[in-house]
Amino acid sequence: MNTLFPIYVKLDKIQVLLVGAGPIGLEKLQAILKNSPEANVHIVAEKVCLEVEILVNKHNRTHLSKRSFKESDLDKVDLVLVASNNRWLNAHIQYLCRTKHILLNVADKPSLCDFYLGSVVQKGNLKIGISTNGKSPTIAKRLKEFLDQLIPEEIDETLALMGQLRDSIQGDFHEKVKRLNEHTKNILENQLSARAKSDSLYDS
Ligand SMILES: C[C@@]1(CC(=O)O)C2=NC(=C\c3[nH]c(c(CCC(=O)O)c3CC(=O)O)Cc3[nH]c(c(CC(=O)O)c3CCC(=O)O)/C=C3\N/C(=C\2)[C@@H](CCC(=O)O)[C@]3(C)CC(=O)O)/[C@H]1CCC(=O)O
Ligand SMILES: NC(=O)c1ccc[n+]([C@@H]2O[C@H](COP(=O)([O-])OP(=O)(O)OC[C@H]3O[C@@H](n4cnc5c(N)ncnc54)[C@H](O)[C@@H]3O)[C@@H](O)[C@H]2O)c1
Repeated sequence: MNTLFPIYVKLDKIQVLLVGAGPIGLEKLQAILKNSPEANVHIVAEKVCLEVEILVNKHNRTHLSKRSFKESDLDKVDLVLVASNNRWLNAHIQYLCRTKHILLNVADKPSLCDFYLGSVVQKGNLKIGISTNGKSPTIAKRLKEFLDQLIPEEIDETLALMGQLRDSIQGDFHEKVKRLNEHTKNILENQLSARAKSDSLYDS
């Protein structure tokens, strides 16, 4: 059983610290900014790869300190990601975060993590996070690719229309929920079968 609790966090409202800016630090920064371009991210690293510098220059709410980590980097920080090659540093930051009640992810080190990053399927407003409970990130990636192919792009239009419909329905909450449920009963089946039809036309 996977007992992890999934949440979707507003990174523009909190402060993130990323320690390490090698290839794995870059992957974490890309994951953050792809989902949340307005995220507030402070990156601290002794050595910084060029791609990280480029990303930082493109996002005005990210900034970079090219130096060693120090304890005060955790001041006013809500969430920490570590992508360092230094076991002592990883353990030290874990100790500090635990003491300060700050949530921590150490890339590829499940035993040091309070939370894991998920694999993410995104279609406009729809976002699906996938976790394999740390058993197989590769399967998470494959599932992401599968769902990305399966779910039609039109789902975003549907979400926009449903948003309008939701605002326009009068009545009490239970009545609203009932009408929204009736309206959406067959919506995915319809979109998937329309998609299957157009795929088979395309194939033949
Ligand atoms: C989802 C994703 C998000 C992200 O990182 O952005 C992610 N890993 C991704 C890819 C990936 N990572 C690794 C491979 C190589 C093949 C393989 O090992 O399978 C691939 C596949 C590839 O790159 O093709 C190596 C690896 N990863 C971990 C370990 C340590 C261990 O398992 O003990 C090792 C071995 C390191 C070593 O050998 O030294 C651990 C974690 N990786 C997690 C997340 C967390 C669990 C998520 C879950 O529950 O599924 C967790 C626990 C902690 C964390 O890092 O948050 C991202 C999907 C990318 C996408 O969506 O395209
Ligand atoms: N590269 C991979 O393919 C890969 C795959 C799986 C796991 N990992 C693991 O992920 C971690 C990071 O990998 P990487 O390839 O990005 O490593 P890397 O050596 O390229 O980068 C490490 C980063 O940590 C920074 N750092 C180290 N000590 C620091 C300190 N005291 N203060 C501030 N910054 C400090 C370095 O300056 C650098 O920016 C390693 O533990 C590695 O074993 C890497």
